[in-house]
Amino acid sequence: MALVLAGIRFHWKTNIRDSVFSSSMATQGQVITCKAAVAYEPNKPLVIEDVQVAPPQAGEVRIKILFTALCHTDAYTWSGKDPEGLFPCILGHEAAGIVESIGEGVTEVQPGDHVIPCYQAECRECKFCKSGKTNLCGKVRTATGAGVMMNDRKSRFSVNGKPIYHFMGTSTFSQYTVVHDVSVAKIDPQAPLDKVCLLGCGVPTGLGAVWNTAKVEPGSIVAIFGLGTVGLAVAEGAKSAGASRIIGVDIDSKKYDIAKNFGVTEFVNPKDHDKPIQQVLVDLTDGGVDYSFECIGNVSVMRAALECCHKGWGTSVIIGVAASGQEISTRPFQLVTGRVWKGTAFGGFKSRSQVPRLVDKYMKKEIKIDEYITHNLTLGDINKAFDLMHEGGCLRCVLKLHE
Ligand SMILES: NC(=O)c1ccc[n+]([C@@H]2O[C@H](COP(=O)([O-])OP(=O)(O)OC[C@H]3O[C@@H](n4cnc5c(N)ncnc54)[C@H](O)[C@@H]3O)[C@@H](O)[C@H]2O)c1
Ligand SMILES: N[C@@H](CCC(=O)N[C@@H](CSCO)C(=O)NCC(=O)O)C(=O)O
Ligand SMILES: [Zn+2]
Ligand SMILES: [Zn+2]
Repeated sequence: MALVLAGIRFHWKTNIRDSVFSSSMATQGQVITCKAAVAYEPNKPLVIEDVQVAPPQAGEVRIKILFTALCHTDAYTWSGKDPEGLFPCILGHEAAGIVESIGEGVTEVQPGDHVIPCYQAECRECKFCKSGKTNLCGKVRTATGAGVMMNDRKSRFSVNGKPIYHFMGTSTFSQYTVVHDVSVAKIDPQAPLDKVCLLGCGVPTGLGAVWNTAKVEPGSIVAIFGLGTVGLAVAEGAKSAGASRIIGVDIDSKKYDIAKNFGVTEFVNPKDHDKPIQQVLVDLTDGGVDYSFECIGNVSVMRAALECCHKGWGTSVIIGVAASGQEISTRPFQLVTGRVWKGTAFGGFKSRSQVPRLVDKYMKKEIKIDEYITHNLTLGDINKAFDLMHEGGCLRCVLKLHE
């Protein structure tokens, strides 16, 4: 039940909402000082700082981030290999939280709403959004790539007066962040935020690569290169699409045990073979796979993933993010003879419209999330969490941001 008073909506049932709501009344319009992990330089440990977070301006939303996971793209930018990487910055883009306050003109969310910040915006008005051909949105992309907010091309974060860049329009390694309203998905307030934070990136990317980008049909043979969170979500998507064989390829043989739980039916370790891995797969599948997915970010593997596809129709989808300066290559004959090379961002999902539906699917137990979470730590442990990412046993580590 809800009561609207002076444009403010009160919900009786949601206690968390009420408590965040009343504390947000005290902070609205004020600078908030809170803890955040600041990346000052590539590869140097993140520093937990008291950061000042300015109030949201027109078209902006300030969010209290409750939980954030780490994605390999955070590590990629931190490593200095991202051509868009700017320092000092606050990384993080796979999170969930509660709206603390909104700027002028924001109509689709209110303080107290449970939300997932989306690095891929959806304005519903730009050429991209209206094309019906892509989930990419052009409205705020130049600002998010430059680490600033669109309104005044400035950052809302600072430490002792010195600006700190935003990252991917989300910067979720902070107890509070400011994002564009076109980058906020409002979700079911009953959904557990410590789980659905994963719907900010890795899991939708893998599922959507299969459902939206490749459009895998029942009976297809699928190869997945790299069995981290993204590759396992591809496996989950391929299983639900009715693939007949799902071949996992990874240089870490320990991945097979976990991958079986996500639908992988066969495992190949390139290290066990003298032949190029594309030839191994072509031999295993009577001429090649129907669909392959590169979930690593390695340009040699991208080539192998294309070349293991069946002549005439095989489609390969690039998901992995490769370092600055890296380029892909193959013989054009591979494409002339019918193979298709594609890529996907956020699995082709339109973020604001479709993330809430993915949350609903999770609530109905139609998609997994819990199974990808191997570790839980706090913001203060963030450097340890990055170390864990480079160990084979970690899929996703979720950080709690508030005590
Ligand atoms: N396009 C997008 O929208 C999008 C979204 C999320 C993540 N990503 C990218 O997807 C990639 C995968 O992310 P993740 O979180 O699953 O990473 P991850 O590091 O957890 O998984 C990578 C897997 O690849 C395996 N691997 C490494 N080198 C290999 C090789 N040469 N051959 C076979 N296997 C190999 C590793 O053992 C590991 O299991 C990253 O590059 C990430 O930046 C892209
Ligand atoms: N700044 C990077 C871009 C890296 C990249 O490709 N990002 C993916 C998301 S990775 C999420 O973990 C993406 O969706 N890109 C589309 C976009 O950024 O608009 C680089 O330049 O290499
Ligand atoms: Zn990511
Ligand atoms: Zn748009």
